[in-house]
Amino acid sequence: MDTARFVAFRALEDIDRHGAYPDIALDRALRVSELTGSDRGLTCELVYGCVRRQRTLDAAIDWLGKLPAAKQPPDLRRVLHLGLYQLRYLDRVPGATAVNTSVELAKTCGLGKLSGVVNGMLRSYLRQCGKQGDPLPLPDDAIARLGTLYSFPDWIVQLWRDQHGLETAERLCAWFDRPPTLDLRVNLLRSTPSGVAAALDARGVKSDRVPGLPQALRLRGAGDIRLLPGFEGGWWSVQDAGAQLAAHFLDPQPEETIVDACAAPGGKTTHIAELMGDRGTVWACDRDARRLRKVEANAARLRLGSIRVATGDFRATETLSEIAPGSVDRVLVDAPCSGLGTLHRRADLRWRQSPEASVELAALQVELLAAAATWVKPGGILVYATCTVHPAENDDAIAIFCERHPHWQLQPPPDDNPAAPFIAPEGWVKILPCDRNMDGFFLARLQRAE
Ligand SMILES: C[S@@+](CC[C@H](N)C(=O)[O-])C[C@H]1O[C@@H](n2cnc3c(N)ncnc32)[C@H](O)[C@@H]1O
Repeated sequence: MDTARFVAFRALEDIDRHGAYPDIALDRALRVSELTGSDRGLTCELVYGCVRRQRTLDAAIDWLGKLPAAKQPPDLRRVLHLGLYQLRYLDRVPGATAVNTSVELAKTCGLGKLSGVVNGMLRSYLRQCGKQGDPLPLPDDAIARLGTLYSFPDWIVQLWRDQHGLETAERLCAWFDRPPTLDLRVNLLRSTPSGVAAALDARGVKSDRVPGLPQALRLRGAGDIRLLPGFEGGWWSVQDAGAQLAAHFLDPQPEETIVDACAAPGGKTTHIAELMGDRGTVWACDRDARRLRKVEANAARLRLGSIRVATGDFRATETLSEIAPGSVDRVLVDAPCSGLGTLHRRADLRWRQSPEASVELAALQVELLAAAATWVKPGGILVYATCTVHPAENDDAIAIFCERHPHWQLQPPPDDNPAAPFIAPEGWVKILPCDRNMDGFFLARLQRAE
C-alpha cells in the first residue's frame, strides 16, 4: 500500500529526473496510487512545498549533514527534503511522526543503509527546533539571507531590493510563499455577487467581496471548483482580483470592436464581453490554437455570443484578416511575460525563470505593442498588461513604445472606473501583491491621438 510520502517521493523524482512540471508529475503519481482524501491532499502539499522551499531545505541539509546537499545522493536528498519540510512547515504532523515516516520511506526507497543518517539528521533538527527562534543558520549577506530563508533565487530578491528596498523585498518573499487565494468574477449578465455568495453559502463555502471590484468574490476554501453552484450555468469564472482590473482599465463600451491580442484561455476576453453587455465584437487572437479552444469553451459556458477567435501570431497582419488596420476601438495586449507577480501560484516558477528570459520577453512585448498600435483607430485605446513585477517587461517596454510612437499618450480611464484608485503617479497601475493582497500586475493605458 502506497503512502502519501512515497507517492510524493515518486513525483519529486519525476520532477528532478525528467524536468516534469509539478502538477503533471503529481497527477501521474497520484493516478497510479490508491490514495484518497486527505492523503492526496498531504501528497500535494509535500510536493509543492518541497519544490517551493528547496533552497531552504538544502540549507538545512548543508547545516546538518556531513556532505552538503548538492553532494548527497539524489534519493537521500529527496527523503531529507520531505522529512525537513514536515518538521519545518507542517504543524499538523508531530515531529516524531515526521522522523519515523522518513526513516521508513528511506527503507522503502532502497536506502536501508542510509536510514540511520536520515534518523540522525532529522532528530538533530528536531532538537534544535525545541530551542527559541529559527534554528537555521543564515548567510550574512542580506540578499542571500532572504533568498535562503524564504527560498528564492538571489536574482529575484536583488531585483525587488533594488526596486523597492530590503524591507519590501522581504514582504514580497513572505507573501509569495503563502498559499494563493481563490477569486471568482461574477458574470453580471447571468447572476449577481450576492446571488452567487448565497448559493455558495448554501453549500458551506464562505466568500467575501473584494473592496472596489464590483464582480469579485474571494472564497474561503472551496474544494473542486467545477462542483460549485453556477459553474455550468456560467454565473462566474475563476479570475484573481488583480487580473480583473485589466478589462476594467480598458473600459470597453457596448457595440465597440475590441481586439484581445493574446487572449487564451480567455479570462480577460470574456470579462470584456461581459462589460460590453455582450453587444459588439471582441476578437480573441492567440497563436496557440489549443489554448484558443478554451476561449470558445469559456465563452459558451458563460453564454457570450460577441466573441470571435483568430488563430495566429498577432504580429502578422493576416491573423486578423476580417478587420481593417486603424479601425478598432480598443486593443488589449495581455502579453506573455515572466509571471513574477504569480510566483505563489506555481511552486517551480521561481526556479524556472531567469533574468535573461525577461530580456527576451521584453523584445517580444515591444513588438506586440507595436503591432497593436496599427489596429487602433484615432482616439482609440490600447491597454498593455503583464502579470510580472519586472521593470524590463513593464516600465521599460512602455518607455520604448512611447519613444517610438509619439502620437500615443498615457491616458487614465474615467474617475469612476474600478481601476482608477489603483493608478500610480506615473499614470500606470502597478500592483505590488504584498500591499494589495492580489496577484502582481502591471497595466498601462495609452490613447492614440485624434
Ligand atoms: C498571459 S497569457 C494570456 C492570458 C489571457 N489574456 C487570459 O486572461 O486568460 C499570454 C498568451 O499570449 C499568447 N502569445 C504569445 N505570443 C503570441 C503572439 N506572438 N501572438 C499571439 N499570441 C501570443 C500565448 O499563447 C498565451 O496564451
